[in-house]
Amino acid sequence: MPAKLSVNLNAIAMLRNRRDLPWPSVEALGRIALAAGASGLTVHPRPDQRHIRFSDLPVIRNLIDDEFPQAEFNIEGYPTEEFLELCAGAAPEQVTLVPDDPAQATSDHGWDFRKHHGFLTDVVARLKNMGCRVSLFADGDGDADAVKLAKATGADRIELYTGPYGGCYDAPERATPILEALGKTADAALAIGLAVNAGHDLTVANLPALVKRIPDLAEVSIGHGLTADALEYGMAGTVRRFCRACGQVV
Ligand SMILES: CC(=O)[C@@H](O)[C@H](O)COP(=O)(O)O
Ligand SMILES: NCC(=O)COP(=O)(O)O
Repeated sequence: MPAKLSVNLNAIAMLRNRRDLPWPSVEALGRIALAAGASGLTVHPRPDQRHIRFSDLPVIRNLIDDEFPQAEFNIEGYPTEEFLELCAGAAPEQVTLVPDDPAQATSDHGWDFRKHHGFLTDVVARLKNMGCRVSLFADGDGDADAVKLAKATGADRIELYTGPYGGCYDAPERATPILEALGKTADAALAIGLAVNAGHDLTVANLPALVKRIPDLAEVSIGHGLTADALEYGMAGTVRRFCRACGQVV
């Protein structure tokens, strides 16, 4: 089965937060994404709410429940008590635990499964008691022992951190060994019954090789590159709408 696409709304929320105005609306863009065929919506709320606001969560939950009941809500983040309360309130189908620091600009590494094994085991159990599938953000470095430790936490999936792969956009030859390490990590996970997601800096250009190397990839979550594409490919039509609003005949 092809990988499912979960659209990450963080970039839309960040653009909205530039002004005290309600657009671009994460609800409206989420609706467009799901109506166009996305399987779910992802958000990564951070403690300072610089992207997704905590108040966005019930709005997205209701959008899915009311209009797209087949879709999934995926909430990502570092599991503070505040984050776990947000998950309890929004009842996401999937929670992806990410080891990021509040000061980090964006996620840039997976969990150290040796160091944080006890902590993760406890948090995974709490989330599974809430009825959520749990995925753990993981480096795609081919470390099969780390993957076994991830499985031992009770998690259902790992999400491969694909930032280094996405960073090869201008030097495709550098992507080959990185892709192979991601593939080896996925093989190790799938062999022990851990499903595999992937995300970070995925694009239309780099996705085909990834899904070819990992044909059983369950889901990709994509925000930054997808939002950039939406702007680039939607810009011409939008400029025409504004020209018409100016009274021009276009
Ligand atoms: C875990 C991950 O890679 C994404 O959630 C990423 O952190 C998106 O968040 P930002 O777009 O806010 O950086
Ligand atoms: N889970 C990863 C994710 O949502 C990726 O976000 P982005 O790097 O595509 O913005």
